Amino acid sequence: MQTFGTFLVSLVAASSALAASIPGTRIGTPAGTTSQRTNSVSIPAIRNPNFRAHGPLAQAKAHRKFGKPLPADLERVLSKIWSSKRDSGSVTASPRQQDTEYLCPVQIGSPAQTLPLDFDTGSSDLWVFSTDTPRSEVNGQTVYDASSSSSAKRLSGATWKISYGDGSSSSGIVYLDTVTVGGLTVSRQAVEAAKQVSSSFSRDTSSSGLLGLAFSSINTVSPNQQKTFFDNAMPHLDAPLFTADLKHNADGRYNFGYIDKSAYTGSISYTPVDNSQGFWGFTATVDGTDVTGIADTGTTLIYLPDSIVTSYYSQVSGARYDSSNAGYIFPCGSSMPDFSFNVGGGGGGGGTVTVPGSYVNFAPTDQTGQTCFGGLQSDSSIGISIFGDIALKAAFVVFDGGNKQLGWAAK
Ligand SMILES: O=C(c1ccc(-c2ccco2)nc1O)N(Cc1ccccn1)C1CC1
Repeated sequence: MQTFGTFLVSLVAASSALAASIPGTRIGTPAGTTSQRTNSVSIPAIRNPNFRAHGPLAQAKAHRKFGKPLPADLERVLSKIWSSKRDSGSVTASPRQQDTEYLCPVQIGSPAQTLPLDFDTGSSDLWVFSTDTPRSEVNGQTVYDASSSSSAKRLSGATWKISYGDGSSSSGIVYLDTVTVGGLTVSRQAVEAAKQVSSSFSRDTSSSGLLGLAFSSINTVSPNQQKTFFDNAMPHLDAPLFTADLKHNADGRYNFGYIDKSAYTGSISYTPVDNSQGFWGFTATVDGTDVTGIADTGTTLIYLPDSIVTSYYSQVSGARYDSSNAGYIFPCGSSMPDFSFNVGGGGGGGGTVTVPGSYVNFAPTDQTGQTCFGGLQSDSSIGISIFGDIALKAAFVVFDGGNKQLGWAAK
């Protein structure tokens, strides 16, 4: 963190260094220059084209020059200049195929190439379909072409490979390039170009890749692990956080660096994050039972322990576990109970997130529309509880990387 004193010193040093770099400007007596009068020289005084006039800074410089303390109001003005960072970003998250995934436009390279990416708080690789992806695996997706970006630099020798819990996978090579999300720019961001994608990615024609927002500790680039977009941006943000405001069948929004007070109701309940597995891990309480899981925008459904799931569906007549669908199904006409969980329970009672029953009626199992598949399923085959989009779209969620906490609010 630069103190004001060092700032002034660096300002003076810079201006003299700068003067030295402007052609025709010299510091000190130029060697070998003589004139008619003995021992006199003429020095050009070049205006510094990069100097930005700034009243308070000029005031401070004068006070410093004569060793005078800065008046309180001047101190306040200057500390504000130096304490407030200036970056933030805001991007629309558009739902695809009945909220199965949410895609956000991301600018990569110079000139900018805009790709729709799936923002995934459950993984930490920014990977894209690219001109390196076999034509047979590209099915209408917009691809990244590093060769037409003047700011792209191949990260020599680097490779990546990731496999997701749903059985999908991708792998490839790495470039560093400029990436902008909602007006927030990171230069030299690792952009992982796919040389192979599995069939479920090839079939998903609307998504050009993923932008990982979990912790950089699980980024798969080798031999030198790379940072996520958020990790690279965090030091420049007004606040070290991003928020997810996903919606049912409507555009939502990711904001970086600030909390939009108009986006939620009531107060935000915070709970500590356990990032030991690289995820946004937290503990919620469901019907008095503590559940430790992760907040994962990249997973569509909610996956919780059997006991909670069976208890929920016991309220719905005709609901049952169906092995051919590998999940709980029920008559589509059922009116589903709301599903609530408490966050930040502690002494203050924390806050309750209520997932409307209509969100749990996720989708028909077939064209007949007779039976429907539940948005709440068992985590027994996964090994980790996941609060996916069905839960996240019922709340305004603060992913606070600076304080390693998750904030949940109603909306
Ligand atoms: O898909 C993943 C997932 C994401 C990232 C990684 C990974 C490996 C190496 C770096 O990241 N591995 C995953 O498996 N889900 C969600 C999920 C959904 C369904 C079943 C299992 N899991 C991780 C967040 C929990």
